[in-house]
Amino acid sequence: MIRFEHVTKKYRGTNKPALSDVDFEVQRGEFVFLVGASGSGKSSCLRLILREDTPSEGRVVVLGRDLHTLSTRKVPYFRRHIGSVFQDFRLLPNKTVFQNVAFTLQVIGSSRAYIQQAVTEALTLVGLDGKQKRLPHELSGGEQQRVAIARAIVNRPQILLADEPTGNLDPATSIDIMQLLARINEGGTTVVMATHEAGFVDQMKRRVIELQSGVMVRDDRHGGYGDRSSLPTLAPQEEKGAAATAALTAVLELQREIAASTVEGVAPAAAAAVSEAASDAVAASAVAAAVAVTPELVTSELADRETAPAVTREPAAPPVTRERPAPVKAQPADGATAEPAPHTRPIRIDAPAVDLDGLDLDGPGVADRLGLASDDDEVGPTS
Ligand SMILES: Nc1ncnc2c1ncn2[C@@H]1O[C@H](COP(=O)(O)OP(=O)(O)OP(=O)(O)O)[C@@H](O)[C@H]1O
Repeated sequence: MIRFEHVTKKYRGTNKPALSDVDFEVQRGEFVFLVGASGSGKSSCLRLILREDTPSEGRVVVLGRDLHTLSTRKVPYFRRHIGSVFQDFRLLPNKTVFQNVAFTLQVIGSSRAYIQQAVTEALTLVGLDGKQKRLPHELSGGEQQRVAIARAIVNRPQILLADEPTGNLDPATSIDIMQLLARINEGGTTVVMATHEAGFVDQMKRRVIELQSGVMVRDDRHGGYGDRSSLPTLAPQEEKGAAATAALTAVLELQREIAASTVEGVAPAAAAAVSEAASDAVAASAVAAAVAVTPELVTSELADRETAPAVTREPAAPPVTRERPAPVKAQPADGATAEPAPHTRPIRIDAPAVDLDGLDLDGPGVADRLGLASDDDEVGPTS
């Protein structure tokens, strides 16, 4: 799904490469931590995956596509399959929670009915029911990050990149966010997360790729953070996010598209949204990570015969390897009766991949605190 082949990245005007001969492969459905000291090259890796940059040497292959040969014109289509979350949230300050999440779908020309349902479901997934009309400044940091995550996943990307997503949050809120990312991963999304949060890395026992001065020094399938001597300790905290965590049991699958609403080019609403956002520097950075314009990601161009899913022209198609129940018909939103009803499929979470039980912590086990201990829930659509 993601392959770095002897990647070296040297930024212009620098002597020392930010990445040196980095070589690894991430399979579909993995949760991978990228760890390392500040300046070790974590963000550079994520930027290469997102094709914000290209390697100086070597190849980066994502979803079966050699990103070096991906034309600039096709980059936005490619990025539709990758959601991004950042430390600083990058929300549009003058747009409501709903509008922030809807923005991506507007830009790709989704129908109103689809946007209404997909955004509602994404916000339910991240535990923000009832806060759709809030502006970002009316939310806590953790809530803002949840909005950013909802925005990143609303188009159901195959890969979620998270660059220090808990960097601005207190430990308890960070746990909520980690729990959310773990659940998204359990739904089949490949997650690559750059972090300094040694506590999470140690507890979650996921794959760890460690960089030191641009060199990959470790690739541990069930690793911990490694040398933590220079890091602040993550002490067990009083749980603050139980309510939000409980809300997350309503795990819903986000629709990808409805075929009838598929348009070529930017929809009028999207054009207006882009225009408005263009005047806003924050909008520019928010948009950059999110979207493409038309659904023309062609199968032959993206199909990695070994690791990638078949990617169809129809953005409505879910990743083929995810096990899903049959679609359930949903009613269009008010005022959108002319548009076909979007299809909603429940996510099946039947294999908790995070084994956090048995940790030597006071109080409830971390798996319980994260809501990951039980073999829970297959939840249907909200509407
Ligand atoms: N655009 C750029 N131009 C020049 N040098 C850069 C650029 N971006 C990053 N670097 C350098 O590349 C190296 C790796 O940076 P990178 O941001 O990837 O590290 P990082 O591990 O993500 O750090 P942090 O944890 O602080 O975010 C650093 O030495 C940095 O100064």
